[in-house]
Amino acid sequence: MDTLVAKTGTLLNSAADVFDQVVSKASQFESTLSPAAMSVVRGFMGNDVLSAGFFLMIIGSSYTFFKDLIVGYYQEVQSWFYVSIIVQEGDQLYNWLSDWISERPLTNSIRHLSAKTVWPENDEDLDYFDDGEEERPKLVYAPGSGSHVLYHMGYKVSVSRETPEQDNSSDDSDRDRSRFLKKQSITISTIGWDMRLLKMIVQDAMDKSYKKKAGKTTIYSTQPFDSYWSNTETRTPRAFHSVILAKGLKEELLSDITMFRKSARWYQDRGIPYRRGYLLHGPPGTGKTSFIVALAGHLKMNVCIVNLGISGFNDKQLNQLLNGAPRNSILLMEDVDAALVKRKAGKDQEGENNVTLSGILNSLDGITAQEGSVVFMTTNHIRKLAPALIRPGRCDRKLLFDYADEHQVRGMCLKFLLSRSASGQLTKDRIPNGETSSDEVDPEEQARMDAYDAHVREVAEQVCLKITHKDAVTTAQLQAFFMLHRESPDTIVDAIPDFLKELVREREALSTKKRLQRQRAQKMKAKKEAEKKKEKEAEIAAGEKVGTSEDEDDEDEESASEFNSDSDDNNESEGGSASVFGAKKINGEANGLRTPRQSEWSPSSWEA
Ligand SMILES: Nc1ncnc2c1ncn2[C@@H]1O[C@H](COP(=O)(O)OP(=O)(O)OP(=O)(O)O)[C@@H](O)[C@H]1O
Repeated sequence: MDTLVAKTGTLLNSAADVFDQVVSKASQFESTLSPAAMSVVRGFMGNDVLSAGFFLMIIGSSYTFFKDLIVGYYQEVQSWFYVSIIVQEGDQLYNWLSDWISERPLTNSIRHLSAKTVWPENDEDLDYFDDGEEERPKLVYAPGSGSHVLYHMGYKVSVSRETPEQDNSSDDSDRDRSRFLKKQSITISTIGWDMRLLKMIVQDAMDKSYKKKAGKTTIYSTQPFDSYWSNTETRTPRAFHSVILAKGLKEELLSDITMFRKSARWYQDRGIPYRRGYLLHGPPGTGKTSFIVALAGHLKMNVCIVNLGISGFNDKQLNQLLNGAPRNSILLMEDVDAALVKRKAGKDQEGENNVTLSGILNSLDGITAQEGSVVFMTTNHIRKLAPALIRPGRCDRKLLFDYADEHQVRGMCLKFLLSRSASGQLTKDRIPNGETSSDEVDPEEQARMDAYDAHVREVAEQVCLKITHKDAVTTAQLQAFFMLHRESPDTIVDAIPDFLKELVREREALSTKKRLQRQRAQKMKAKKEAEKKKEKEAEIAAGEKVGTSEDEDDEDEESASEFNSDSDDNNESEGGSASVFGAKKINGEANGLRTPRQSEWSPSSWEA
């Protein structure tokens, strides 16, 4: 009440002050006016229309003033009778509370809903597909924007979801930027002065979320212009055995990370920043992302994925993202090369919508929020990466995820054809009638399946003879092939020649496309250079001062490096040998396999 009285007093005092000042200023003003100006003012006062307009203006202003005053008072008075908690987007609590609200029964008073689709949890290894009707998502409704009433433990709780006004700017980047600046918020409030109910709700939302996450992998991602992890997906961990890498590679990486996670003290004692960086490089579809997600599930960690190939991130946002990653997370920066290529292309936007190399380096060096950070970077073009990015300290291990070797061909074949997956579980489509569990299989059926598996193993050996490392087949391509023939192991071996021919055709088409692009780029470059040369000659002829601007220098440098990066691609196989470090040992010598030749590994075969 004291606040109200004080506020009214202040307002009336200031109104009186303003009035006094207006009167004194008016008389001063009158004395300073020339007779001619005074006659204009008098004319204005004598004009009925103008006077009426002036009067209406005063009325309008007074109305607005008193309306604001009353609304202010009303809100002040209202706030005495309820308590509230506000949660902003960007904090994990926002998502927890959103989920909590969407799980409450909706009351009839809620007339504005938001709807979203949610896919049901699939407890099986996602690599195995179910036949039958196409699966549909669940529809989940929640109170939409505005204020709504819900009930919790018999108490009435008001939920208000504030969505910042949309920016209708025609400029995409402005719109996105405004999204970045304005965050959504949820306010929960209840009548009374006791905060306990609201705190219980918040606690309940958090507990429920942790319960849901238990034993699952949470994947955090973000949207351009967001500097926080705005999307969360909780899913059954991908089985570690379902990712098939070159012999020993998976185990080696696992033991490296496990060792790192136990070595906090060791790092501390030696004054080394407690973080570990990995670079996984190689052709697309060799299992880089799948491995990281499966590893996170295996280690009971979360994954935070940021794709640097998408424009809309600047250095500041990247820094905030990496430092704001939830605890116990693997940070995954995908397509690090793409960010740097974009930087070259959009030089004038550098630092606004794109991350810069120095921005990435600073972000990596500055990850201080989490002790024991595990950072993975993936790329299809290691040679395009700046040495500073992949030096030890930022990137401690560089591992090549190469085309499938014998171990992987066999593994992928068995994974899709055996009646038992590597975990020993019967795959659904091999279980008689698709209903019985492995415990209930009768001995006759068991014997039939054992015979079937023995046959599949023989087929896998024949497949290994026909698809070799030099065929440059990725594990993703193998997955597609084996999935197609999973019901008919007998036809697989005969289908291999056509499969390989098709891959060669695809590769040739891609490399032709790439060659044409390169030729076009070279022609453009030659044309530009010829134009520049002509201009310079004209300047010299005109006797003008000839100088190369800083910008031009930069441009030359950029186009040269762009050109180099193309030629780098062609040499990537050699680069692989320099950078593979432990992985090459695993992929090559240790396996008894030879290191891939340049032509086998040539990125021109996979680059689009
Ligand atoms: N080594 C592998 N073991 C099992 N599955 C794999 C493997 N490699 C690829 N796959 C399958 O192929 C698909 C694509 O794999 P993934 O996205 O992990 O490849 P990637 O190397 O990360 O590709 P990119 O470089 O394009 O990001 C997934 O469905 C995955 O299950």
